Amino acid sequence: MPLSSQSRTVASSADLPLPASIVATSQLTKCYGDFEALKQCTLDVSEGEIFGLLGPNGAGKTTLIRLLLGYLHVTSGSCRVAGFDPEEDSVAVRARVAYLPGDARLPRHMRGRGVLEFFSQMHPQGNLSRALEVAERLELDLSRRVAFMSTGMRQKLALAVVFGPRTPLLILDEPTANLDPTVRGEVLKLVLAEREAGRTVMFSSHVLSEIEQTCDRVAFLRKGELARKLVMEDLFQRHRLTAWLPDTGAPTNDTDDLRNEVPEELSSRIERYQVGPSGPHGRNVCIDTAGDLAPTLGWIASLNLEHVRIEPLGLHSVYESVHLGRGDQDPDWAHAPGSMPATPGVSS
Ligand SMILES: Nc1ncnc2c1ncn2[C@@H]1O[C@H](COP(=O)(O)OP(=O)(O)OP(=O)(O)O)[C@@H](O)[C@H]1O
Repeated sequence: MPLSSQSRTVASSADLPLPASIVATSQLTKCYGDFEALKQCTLDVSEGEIFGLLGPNGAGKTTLIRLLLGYLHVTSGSCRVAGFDPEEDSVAVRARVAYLPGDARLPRHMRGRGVLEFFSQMHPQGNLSRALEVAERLELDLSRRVAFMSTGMRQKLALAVVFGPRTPLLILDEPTANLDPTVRGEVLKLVLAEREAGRTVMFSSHVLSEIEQTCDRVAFLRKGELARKLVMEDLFQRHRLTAWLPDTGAPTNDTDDLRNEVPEELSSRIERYQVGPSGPHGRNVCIDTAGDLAPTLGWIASLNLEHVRIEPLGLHSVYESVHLGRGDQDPDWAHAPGSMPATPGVSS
């Protein structure tokens, strides 16, 4: 179960007023020379949500984050953070944002505690006792000089710096990089606690399970383009069934798309129904479902499948489809296409 579901009841969106956007970009574009690192990116992050940024190396995640903080000059388009233009009102934006860069650099000559004191005084919303609390929770030895800390210890210190100020927005660029699994879990709990306290968190990560466990919504970037937006609640309602269809004695080398054979009342719930070529055990079957599984089970039982396996269609399959360039058609999520699994039980 996702960590987020353990700690929060998700209300029906129809019951709630639409939350205001704390981050909004419109056609945001950044060129380095003649290279377009971010292309016409339009997205919004609502107050109080955890928003994930995903994408392969060089996709433009850090560029987007640095534009939001006013560290980079916008080439075209616009962005607003807490209602402010980051380039024109960079001081106002930075007072409202705590930012963990992917390559956080801390003063090497200082001891851990000194670093926390320094940054608590620097930030208008600095809070030393909170920073010390986070450092203790991450079991960081604050008596050590930064120069003599390991990479993971420096990352913990940077996290304590960032979780100190009570800003409305936290932007974390790969917050769990270089951390061991136990500490990663603690950091995810800290992120979830921020949302519980009403703050908004935007973070990038290459670890899909972390995004699945924490985020409310996700944006996928690929080659500078916003390739897909995804509501995690929708993802958790999607499943993939794989199975064998016993050989009917009619060998085939083709994969058949049998969506037309899905009963009409289930057509909105079955997104894919494919039967692969004949193999030693028969033909392999792949069915992707959306929404509650219960209404589809009777029909699935009627197909006389063998070795049936049903698994949640995780973020990994969506990530792969976007990565392979199949996410362009409908950036506002809907489908999670994947390739036909080679064998039942192996999802793409
Ligand atoms: N200062 C710069 N000058 C020229 N090109 C740059 C500069 N900064 C980034 N780029 C390029 O812009 C693209 C996007 O880089 P960015 O750092 O935003 O990617 P990213 O998604 O954060 O990648 P990663 O996951 O590896 O951190 C890359 O091709 C990168 O080489």
